[in-house]
Amino acid sequence: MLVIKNLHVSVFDTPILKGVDLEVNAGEVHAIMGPNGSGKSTLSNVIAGRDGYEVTEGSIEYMGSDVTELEADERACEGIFLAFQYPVEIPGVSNMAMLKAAINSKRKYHGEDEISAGDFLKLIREKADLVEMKQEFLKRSVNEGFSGGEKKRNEILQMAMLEPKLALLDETDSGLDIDALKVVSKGVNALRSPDRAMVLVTHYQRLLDYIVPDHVHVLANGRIVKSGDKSLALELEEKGYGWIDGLQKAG
Ligand SMILES: Nc1ncnc2c1ncn2[C@@H]1O[C@H](COP(=O)(O)OP(=O)(O)OP(=O)(O)O)[C@@H](O)[C@H]1O
Repeated sequence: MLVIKNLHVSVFDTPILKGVDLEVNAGEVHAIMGPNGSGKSTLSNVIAGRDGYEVTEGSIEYMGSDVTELEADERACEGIFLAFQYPVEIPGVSNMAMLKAAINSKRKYHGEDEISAGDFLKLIREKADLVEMKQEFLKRSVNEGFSGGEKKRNEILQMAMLEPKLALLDETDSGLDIDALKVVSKGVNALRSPDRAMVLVTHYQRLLDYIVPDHVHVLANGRIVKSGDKSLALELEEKGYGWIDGLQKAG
């Protein structure tokens, strides 16, 4: 589903990613770990096509086509979903209105009719239940006055509504208490499917107790320096990053 080859990315002419290779197949969950500032968020942002990142070398292939030149909204319509590390507030726009607009713009892109009011309500009720979100939150402005945990739940709701093929979740565990972490994990796990892949950026092994990844990668100094299965995350929790070849130099 996603094939990244020798990806080099700069921000304001500063090289951040320096030759990332990553292959993610449908049905898989990959966790990206690594020290602060190693380029994890940059990688998810650049896959989603966010502005401000310059691909200087290499390619990002998604569903068999190179998407390096596609705009972020086109990538979203093609099924790439990015949950932000710090979800934004959108005063004056209700959660429901935003989700309906997002679903309809995706449908329009694929030449489909708008979703009916009845179908939309049915869908949003079902998905809100999945993340244990109260109906009143759906009517409130997007993320306005939401607690950190509620914002994160809201992101999972957005993902559930948009049914992406490739979901990029950036530090989904930041600011979550244990109960919210479980709810979010439950939502994410419920969305695991043979035709959907997920890339999870996280610092914490704790999240991976609930969302068990198929593959774990360590990103350091702009490259993937080690890959393994879920046991790699446990090893990192125990030993930190210093023992990995190539990281001693990084300090
Ligand atoms: N828009 C930007 N402007 C300037 N520098 C940036 C920008 N985005 C990223 N960087 C730099 O790129 C490097 C990698 O940042 P990135 O956020 O991808 O790392 P990260 O691994 O996600 O870090 P953390 O674990 O701390 O969240 C950092 O040194 C950061 O300062």
